[in-house]
Amino acid sequence: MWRSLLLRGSTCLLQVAAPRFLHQSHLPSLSVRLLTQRLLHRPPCGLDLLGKEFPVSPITITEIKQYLRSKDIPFHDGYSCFHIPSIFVDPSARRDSFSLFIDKTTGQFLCKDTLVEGSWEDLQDCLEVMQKEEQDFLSPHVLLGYPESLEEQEERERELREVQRIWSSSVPLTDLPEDEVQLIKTMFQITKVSNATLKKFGVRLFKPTKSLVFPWFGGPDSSLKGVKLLSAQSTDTDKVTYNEATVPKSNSYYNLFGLPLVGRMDAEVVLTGHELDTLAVSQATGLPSVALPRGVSCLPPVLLPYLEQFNRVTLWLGGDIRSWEASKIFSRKLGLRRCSLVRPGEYRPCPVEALAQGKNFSHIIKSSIPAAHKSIVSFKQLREDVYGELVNTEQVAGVKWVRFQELNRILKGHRKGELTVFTGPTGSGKTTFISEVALDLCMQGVNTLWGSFEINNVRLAKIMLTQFAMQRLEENLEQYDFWADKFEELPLYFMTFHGQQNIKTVLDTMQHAVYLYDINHVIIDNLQFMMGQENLSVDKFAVQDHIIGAFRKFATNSSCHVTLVIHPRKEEDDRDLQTASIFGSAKASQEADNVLILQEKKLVTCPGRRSLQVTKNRFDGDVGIFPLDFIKSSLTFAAPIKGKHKLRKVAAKPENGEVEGSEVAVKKEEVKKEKAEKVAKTTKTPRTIKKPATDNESMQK
Ligand SMILES: Nc1ncnc2c1ncn2[C@@H]1O[C@H](COP(=O)(O)OP(=O)(O)OP(=O)(O)O)[C@@H](O)[C@H]1O
Repeated sequence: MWRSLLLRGSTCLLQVAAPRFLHQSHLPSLSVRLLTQRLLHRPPCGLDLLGKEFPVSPITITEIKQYLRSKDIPFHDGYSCFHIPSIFVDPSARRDSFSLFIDKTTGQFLCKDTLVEGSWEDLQDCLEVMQKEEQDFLSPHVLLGYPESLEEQEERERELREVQRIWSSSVPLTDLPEDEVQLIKTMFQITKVSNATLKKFGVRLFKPTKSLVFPWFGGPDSSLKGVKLLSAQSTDTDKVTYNEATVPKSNSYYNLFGLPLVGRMDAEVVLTGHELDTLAVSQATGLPSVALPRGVSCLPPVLLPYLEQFNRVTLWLGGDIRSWEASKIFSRKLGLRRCSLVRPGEYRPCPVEALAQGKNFSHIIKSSIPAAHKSIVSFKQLREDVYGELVNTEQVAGVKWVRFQELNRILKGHRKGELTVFTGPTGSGKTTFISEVALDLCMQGVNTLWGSFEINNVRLAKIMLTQFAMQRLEENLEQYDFWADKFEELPLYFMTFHGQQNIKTVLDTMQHAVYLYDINHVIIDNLQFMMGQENLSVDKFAVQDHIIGAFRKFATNSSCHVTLVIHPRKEEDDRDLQTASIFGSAKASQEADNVLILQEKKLVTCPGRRSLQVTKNRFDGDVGIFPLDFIKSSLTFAAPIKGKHKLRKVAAKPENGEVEGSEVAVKKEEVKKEKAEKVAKTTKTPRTIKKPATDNESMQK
């Protein structure tokens, strides 16, 4: 089998925006593609094709080591990467003898001297060519870059001009009159951050929007690659909320803010989730500190080589549970043994707040907890975790849905590391419903990966875009670009599988996506597409149990929520589905943390009406059921509009014991209300009467 042309593993993933396999810190991007090799031996090939025909086989540490040894290449075994001498620099001119980094998980490489990068296969190609032609090094110019489309080129140039424009029209804070500086500091609640610190990090003010400007300097020439603009708004509670914007856009913004100030010999760093936190840490401790470009939402692996030099990394990502969870996840990527984590708490807020409150930074950093945990712990080690959960119950309950208040009421939120099993009768709207449920979370920053094996990604994305825009875009094509641009910003990825798949391939791809994109939620639609390739001489339900078990393990080990769509085992038209309708055995139902069933009652009066039933909720035990109306134009679900449908239901025959006494009372009340409304209309006093929600309003939910 010929090797993949693209980054291995990425072959099965597709992002909403065109995926970039290249490091963004150097524009224009270089990709290593050996022209000769590619043209002579390999047909051009698309992402989908690779994804389908060549299952992912992730590279292992042993394979990388064996290969390097077989080529007599010396290497250092680093934390997240192997370090080898750069093959793109003349050995006599090498500044650093081991400046090429190979990611241990993906095999992706980066030469810090030339900023050339590419996949593990690219590197192997380069080494083969060097050996064959008996060369000491290769010139980066023998490599071929991905050709940019005219549009991409224009976009890149436009962004560069924008970066320059913002930077040159902003002023160093220290050039402003002191009273103005104080005003700005008060606005951003950074009065304790000194002018010297702001100057050291090159922070400026963009006057037109009163935004702080954080520069991104990178590359061998330390040139300006981008900017982040931060604006502040104070709220009623005297708290300040920040809004940020980056150029280039956030999914191409790979700045470790503070990196240019790190010395080559520095062995310790404090990693923060925000530029202001890095200012605070640097000022209070004098330690090197860098901030992640997108806060706690992700740690892109392309940044790992820049953190390899540190023997000790203290992760102080913020003051809430989300930061704490992120620090545990990121420390796995960074190598547990060098990481220690600042646990958020009353005495340990985020660094900028700690500075404002005059906290003792060296004490906080010294008391950070080693990330490498032991298999056996005592309550002494757990007590702070337990306390943290007790005082932050809302955060512990997870991310709340904006569109599904009833789900919040029953499930309390969407939590990492859980397994949700979702079922419903064939064609009842499972995909449509779960798509909106996942979209809601994704819109709140939950990094989401879709594995849709039944319907293709274009159709799925169309459903999601319609739900996102809450309207039929076919009838408003002029709005397509507006919504598509916004949609593209979502942290949303799709696996390119279609049809029957091997469970191992799917799990490998999921693992890879968690590493690359810090995925928090994977949706698998549906499990039946993994059953086909398993040994069917074994009992079918045993296979199903095995697959559910594998996803369970993945969810726990990767701290990633998995939603698994399963077709019911048996369907009887006249009866609601139950947990037992899904599973092969009781063991499997134990694996799920949540079990959701989309119940379909065929009501003549409300044909699209469904009910969502939660039959299991491991987090706090609450179960329940609530009705949902389907809004066809936007493919969304909403709580039924009170009055309208319920009134109709009174007229309709009651379903098997469905009408409870209390509902009848509500209905009577509603009939009264409607009568009152009619009276009000005739007497022209509409303001005193509450108008019933219109369809449009209900769509806004
Ligand atoms: N509540 C509803 N009322 C009427 N039509 C619906 C409803 N929900 C979804 N639909 C429509 O029904 C069709 C099938 O929906 P969907 O694919 O989501 O069902 P499914 O349960 O996932 O199907 P399958 O069992 O084949 O996996 C779609 O055209 C969708 O727009």
